[in-house]
Amino acid sequence: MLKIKNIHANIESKKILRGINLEVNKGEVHAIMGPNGSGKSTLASVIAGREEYDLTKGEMLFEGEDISEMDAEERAHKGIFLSFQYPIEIPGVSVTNFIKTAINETRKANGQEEMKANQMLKLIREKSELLEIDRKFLSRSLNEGFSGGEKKRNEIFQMAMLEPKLAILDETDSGLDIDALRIVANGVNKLRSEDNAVVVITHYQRLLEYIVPDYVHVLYDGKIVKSGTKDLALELEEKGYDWIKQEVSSL
Ligand SMILES: Nc1ncnc2c1ncn2[C@@H]1O[C@H](COP(=O)(O)OP(=O)(O)OP(=O)(O)O)[C@@H](O)[C@H]1O
Repeated sequence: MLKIKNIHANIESKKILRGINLEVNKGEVHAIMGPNGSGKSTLASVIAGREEYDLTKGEMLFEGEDISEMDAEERAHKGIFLSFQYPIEIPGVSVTNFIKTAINETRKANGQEEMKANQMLKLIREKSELLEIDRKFLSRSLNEGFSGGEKKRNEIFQMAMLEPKLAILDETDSGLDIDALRIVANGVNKLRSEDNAVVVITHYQRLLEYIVPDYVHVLYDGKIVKSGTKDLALELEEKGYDWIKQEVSSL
């Protein structure tokens, strides 16, 4: 589904990504971990096509198509979803209206008709129940005065509604209390299928107890320096990152 070959990326001419290779297939869950500032969010943003980042080298294919020149909206329409670490507020636009527009824009871009109102309502009801989201919450202005946990839950709601092919969840665990973490993780698990893939960026093994990854990658200084199974996340939780930094510096 996603094939990244040797990508290098800068922000304001500062080199952040220094040769990333990553292949994500349908049905897989990949976790990306790594110390603060190692480039995890940058990688997510570069895949999603946020324009602040300059891709200076490398190749990025999504379902066999080169996406490196596409803008973020086009990539979203192709089925790439990025949850934001710091979601934006849109006063006056409700959670429901925002998602309705997003769904219909995506359908339009893919040559489909707008979703019928009753079908949309059914979908909203189904997904909000799945994620245990209160009706009142759906009529609130997007992100305005949302608590950290509410913002995260809203993002997962957006993901559930849009049913992307590739979902990139950035620090989905930050700000969630234990119950919300479980609900969000269950929601992600229920949405997992043979046809989609998930990339989760997280600092803690805790989230990976709920969303069990097929692969765990460690990003350090703009490169993936180690990959493994979920056991690697356990090892990191126990030992921290120093041993990895030492391994890298002795190469
Ligand atoms: N807009 C920006 N302007 C300048 N530097 C930036 C910008 N965005 C990111 N950086 C820098 O790029 C580096 C990588 O940041 P990034 O957010 O990708 O790391 P991260 O691994 O996600 O970190 P964390 O775990 O702290 O969220 C950091 O040194 C950061 O300061």
